[in-house]
Amino acid sequence: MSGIELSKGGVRLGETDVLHDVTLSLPARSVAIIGDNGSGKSTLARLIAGLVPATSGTVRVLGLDPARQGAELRRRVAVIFSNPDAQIVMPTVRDDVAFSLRAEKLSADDRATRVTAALERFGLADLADRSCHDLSGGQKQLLALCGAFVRRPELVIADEPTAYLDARNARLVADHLLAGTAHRLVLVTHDLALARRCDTAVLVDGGRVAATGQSAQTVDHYERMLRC
Ligand SMILES: Nc1ncnc2c1ncn2[C@@H]1O[C@H](COP(=O)(O)OP(=O)(O)OP(=O)(O)O)[C@@H](O)[C@H]1O
Repeated sequence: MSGIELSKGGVRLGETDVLHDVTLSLPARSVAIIGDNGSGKSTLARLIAGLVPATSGTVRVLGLDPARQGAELRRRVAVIFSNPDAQIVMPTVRDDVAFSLRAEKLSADDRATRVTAALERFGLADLADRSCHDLSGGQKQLLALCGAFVRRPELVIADEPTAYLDARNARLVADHLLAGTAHRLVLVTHDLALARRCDTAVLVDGGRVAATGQSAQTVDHYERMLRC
């Protein structure tokens, strides 16, 4: 399973050069992206997810070129955002998780088995027949994770997935994202304790990579910058 490679990657949105000259080699299983508001973290995550195109340089994710192999990349990657409401599409919890499997060639029985196992894994089995809109914010984010993981993605890209959660739910969501070895993780976060739990961190500053390496050292670097 190859990782994430960017060489002189740049992104221009409208009239703004949002990312400049991003060169990164990220073989680690879990990667935190940290930095100030507006520094370009979400844009970097979206570039890796194939949701925004590179306007310069090259990008390879799981060995794929997002510009030419976007459909294959989207099949192998799941993206989670901070606002789970934006990710709910079906009326009930079970149907919403099943919707994530719509593109998979599965028998009805296999589909139901996958959905039930995922609901159990994310502690949602007792809520399976509830309306999604009756869930709490934490339960909705667990539903978004459940919908992502039921597809068995090779890479999960999560953009501030704990932003609106209380400490208990934030911990639960983080534990799910960091657990296991079956998927890689790219995690945009302002929670520096959470960033330290990743193998590697990338510090973005003004649309450029200011530091990258082991998460502890990179977070220390950022904390020194914050004190200046
Ligand atoms: N569609 C767009 N058109 C023009 N500029 C944009 C667009 N999207 C983002 N930007 C700008 O790009 C810069 C980086 O935005 P981005 O959302 O990547 O930052 P971020 O580090 O994720 O910020 P935050 O921590 O506040 O979420 C910001 O200055 C933002 O205003």
